[in-house]
Amino acid sequence: MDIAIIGASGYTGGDLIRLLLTHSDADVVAATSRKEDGQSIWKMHPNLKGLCELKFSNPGIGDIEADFVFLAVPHTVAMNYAGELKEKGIKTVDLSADYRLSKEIYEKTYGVEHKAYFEAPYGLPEIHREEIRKAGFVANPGCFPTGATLAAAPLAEKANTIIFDSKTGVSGAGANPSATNQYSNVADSLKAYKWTGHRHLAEMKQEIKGLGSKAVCHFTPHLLPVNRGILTTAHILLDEPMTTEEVSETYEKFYEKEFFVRMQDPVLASVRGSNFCDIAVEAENESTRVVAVSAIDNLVKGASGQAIQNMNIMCGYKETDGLLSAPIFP
Ligand SMILES: NC(=O)C1=CN([C@@H]2O[C@H](COP(=O)(O)OP(=O)(O)OC[C@H]3O[C@@H](n4cnc5c(N)ncnc54)[C@H](OP(=O)(O)O)[C@@H]3O)[C@@H](O)[C@H]2O)C=CC1
Ligand SMILES: CC(=O)N[C@@H](CCC(=O)OP(=O)(O)O)C(=O)O
Repeated sequence: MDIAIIGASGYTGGDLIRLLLTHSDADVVAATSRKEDGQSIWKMHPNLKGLCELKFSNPGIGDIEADFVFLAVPHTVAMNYAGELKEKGIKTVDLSADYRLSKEIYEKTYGVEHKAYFEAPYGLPEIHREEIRKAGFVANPGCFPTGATLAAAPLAEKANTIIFDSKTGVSGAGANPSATNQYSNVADSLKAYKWTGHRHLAEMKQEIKGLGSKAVCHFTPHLLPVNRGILTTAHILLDEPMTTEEVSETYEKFYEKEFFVRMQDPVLASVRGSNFCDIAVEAENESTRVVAVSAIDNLVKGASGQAIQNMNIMCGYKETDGLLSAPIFP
């Protein structure tokens, strides 16, 4: 199957190419970039030198010939491509935020008009696998909402309040130089940002509500001086207290068939480079608080790996195809 990656010079584009090298039937035939048109892939992704001979190109949307497309461009840009890809019947996963929310909530959250809106399944396979299977276009979830939703989903129906506290690696801000990813602003430090108003809260609310929950959700992200990874601590306030044993059993059962969710001590170093989400849970004594912690690699389960997982489901491949490289530890 021929694959085109639109926006391949960025971090998620690079990880799509890296992961697809091990896919049994996916050949990346086009990797687009405006700035790097004509340059070898390894100029932007030096880890791929010797492994991928492709050069960046900059075709018009009408000239893209592929069986499957990944949109790895910023939000508000993806919507310029989505309509035509859908019309042409080219299966697509959009890594941006453009199709994750309802039109009304998207426009309110992002403060822009959506020029090409249509509904698309939310590409979190552990929750929406059957909708994804039937879809031609899937909206890949945000990195924070992936770790947060997976951490809280098994208890969502029993919760009245969920507070998500996440620590993210710097690659979440993309490859373009900015104040967020400048070394001297990040190294040897830790800071909270967008304390109450991060745009990903809208996705968390949508997904938790979709699980039949009445819980009020809150979210604060923190910027951690590491390249990859998101550790999310979910403080889940229940209507009735549960023991750690009961909570653990609930999670084990909820995820028993999910290869990419592992119940073990969540540590960024044990998921790095992989599509795994590691989760552990503990109930507080004499309280209704349960603490669920998840760890993902923001560029893999939080973006490119999950996008390939969705492609595999949409196209009938084994869900793990291209996603079985073990995490890099330590
Ligand atoms: N980084 C992360 O952890 C995650 C990112 N995402 C989302 O995935 C998408 C890609 O993210 P990431 O790879 O980090 O971003 P980068 O900033 O690293 O890369 C963005 C890519 O989009 C291209 N691009 C930018 N503007 C335009 C434009 N106007 N027209 C065409 N191409 C454009 C750039 O190419 P060039 O400038 O060379 O043309 C580049 O290849 C974004 O929507 C992001 O929000 C989702 C989950 C996690
Ligand atoms: C460190 C950092 O800046 N992280 C980004 C993560 C955004 C992201 O990648 O999510 P989308 O897919 O919705 O764009 C942020 O907090 O906005």
